[in-house]
Amino acid sequence: MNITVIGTGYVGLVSGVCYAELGNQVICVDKDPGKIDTLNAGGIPIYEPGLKELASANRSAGRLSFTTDLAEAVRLSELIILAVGTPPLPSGEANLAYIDQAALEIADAMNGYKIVAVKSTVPVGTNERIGKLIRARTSKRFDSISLPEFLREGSAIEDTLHPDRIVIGAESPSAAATMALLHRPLTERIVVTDIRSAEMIKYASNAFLATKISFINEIANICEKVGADVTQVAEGMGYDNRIGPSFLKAGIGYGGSCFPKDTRALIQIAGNVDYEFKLLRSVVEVNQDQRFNVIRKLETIFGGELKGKTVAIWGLAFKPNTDDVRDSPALDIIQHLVDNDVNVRAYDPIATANFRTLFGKSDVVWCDEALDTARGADALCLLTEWEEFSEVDLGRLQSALSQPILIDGRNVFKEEHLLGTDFVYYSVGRPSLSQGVKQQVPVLQ
Ligand SMILES: NC(=O)c1ccc[n+]([C@@H]2O[C@H](COP(=O)([O-])OP(=O)(O)OC[C@H]3O[C@@H](n4cnc5c(N)ncnc54)[C@H](O)[C@@H]3O)[C@@H](O)[C@H]2O)c1
Ligand SMILES: O=c1ccn([C@@H]2O[C@H](COP(=O)(O)OP(=O)(O)O[C@H]3O[C@H](CO)[C@@H](O)[C@H](O)[C@H]3O)[C@@H](O)[C@H]2O)c(=O)[nH]1
Repeated sequence: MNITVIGTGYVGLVSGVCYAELGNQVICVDKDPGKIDTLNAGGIPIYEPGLKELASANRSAGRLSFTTDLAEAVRLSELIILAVGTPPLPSGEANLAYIDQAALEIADAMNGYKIVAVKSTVPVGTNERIGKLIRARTSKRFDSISLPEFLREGSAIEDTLHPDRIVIGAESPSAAATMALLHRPLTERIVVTDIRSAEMIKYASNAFLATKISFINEIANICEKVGADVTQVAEGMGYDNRIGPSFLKAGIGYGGSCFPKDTRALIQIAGNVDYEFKLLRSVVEVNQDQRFNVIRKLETIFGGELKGKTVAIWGLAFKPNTDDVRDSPALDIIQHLVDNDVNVRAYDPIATANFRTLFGKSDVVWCDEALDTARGADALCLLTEWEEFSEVDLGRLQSALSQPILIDGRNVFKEEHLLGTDFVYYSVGRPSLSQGVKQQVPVLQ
């Protein structure tokens, strides 16, 4: 099939490359000439494991190309997939300006029947609106498809080539059948719904996963007070098939370009039809507060006064295996430290450049290496569970720090790692780990 994908962010690029991998002829379009130049030079503007190799193989095979010429790409394709951004407006609502613009450009380029599929996460009713926009500008026939995307950054290729399900929202049975055929090599589990339900499935899925995270984070906070271990609690809960083990990792809360944006957008979608989504409001509130547990733990250790201390930060990306820092909890944590005159030394294996751009000018010392970051610091806070952090020699880490204080925001370390060290170790929702590790919170007797 000849496919145009509009937008070369995570979704556009990964899905474009994967459709090409399935043997389709794919043109990826972006209005940003810098991105297209990078892609045409064999580079990849984002960090995503395996993407560069897969893109390069499909380009060499002649199945994948990159251009800024949306009109020409649309003319050559039967299926047009929108994968442009839908960032939040100050109200929390999704900004549909990129979607609208792309829809108008598609309309102006139409030269025959097309399927117009929307992979971007868009509020219920958006596909219908796009349809109206296009119809107002062209008499050429087309069918609208809602094609929500469920990939995760860091495992995007695996998620795309082996999805749990494909959701196709359609009015036209023949367009739905074409889309089912396209995705059949990926999975047998293809759910065909009406368009509005497909749009809602995306928001509901993200909101539910975010709810699981805030739920386990609150359980963790209670575990800290009652002396239970949230990792054991999550394991015990997760074996129940009705609950499942995933998304029960307590930590510093969810970040990234999707959960924070999509939970707020769904609250707005509900609000627009006079429904107050109380549960989701709490999920967002719990998540926003959870990141500050790191600060509260530092304050407990230093008797409330952080001014003048030096704090090392490990991890700036919102999760490992990505250089994406959008809505990363590290942004708020570091901002709070800087605002309180704490000297911050920060390191991330690959996300530092993006973080610096988003964070702006500040006195943070950006480091190139994990152990060096800890040198002379009064405490170390681990904010992203990059594998290299779990492999660090804790003896050398202890020597590098001026005080052996470790706040593990992602529960990376286990009891056996810490035995024989002098670390004052605070994690999330776990009581004292061993005699070698100093007590993090009083355990009720
Ligand atoms: N990032 C994820 O992991 C993920 C996963 C599932 C769904 N989504 C959703 O997919 C959508 C895209 O997310 P993303 O993170 O890939 O976006 P992004 O913001 O990283 O990239 C969007 C790209 O679209 C391009 N663009 C915008 N308007 C254009 C136009 N008219 N013509 C050509 N190019 C145009 C921009 O230049 C940009 O490169 C969002 O709605 C998001 O919520 C994202
Ligand atoms: O048990 C968990 C799982 C995740 N997280 C955090 O949740 C955030 C999001 O993680 P993840 O879902 O793995 O990454 P994303 O790439 O943001 O993917 C989510 O958002 C995408 C965009 O909508 C969807 O396509 C995916 O299905 C959905 O998982 C990160 O900050 C994680 O640290 C936790 O704190 N605990």
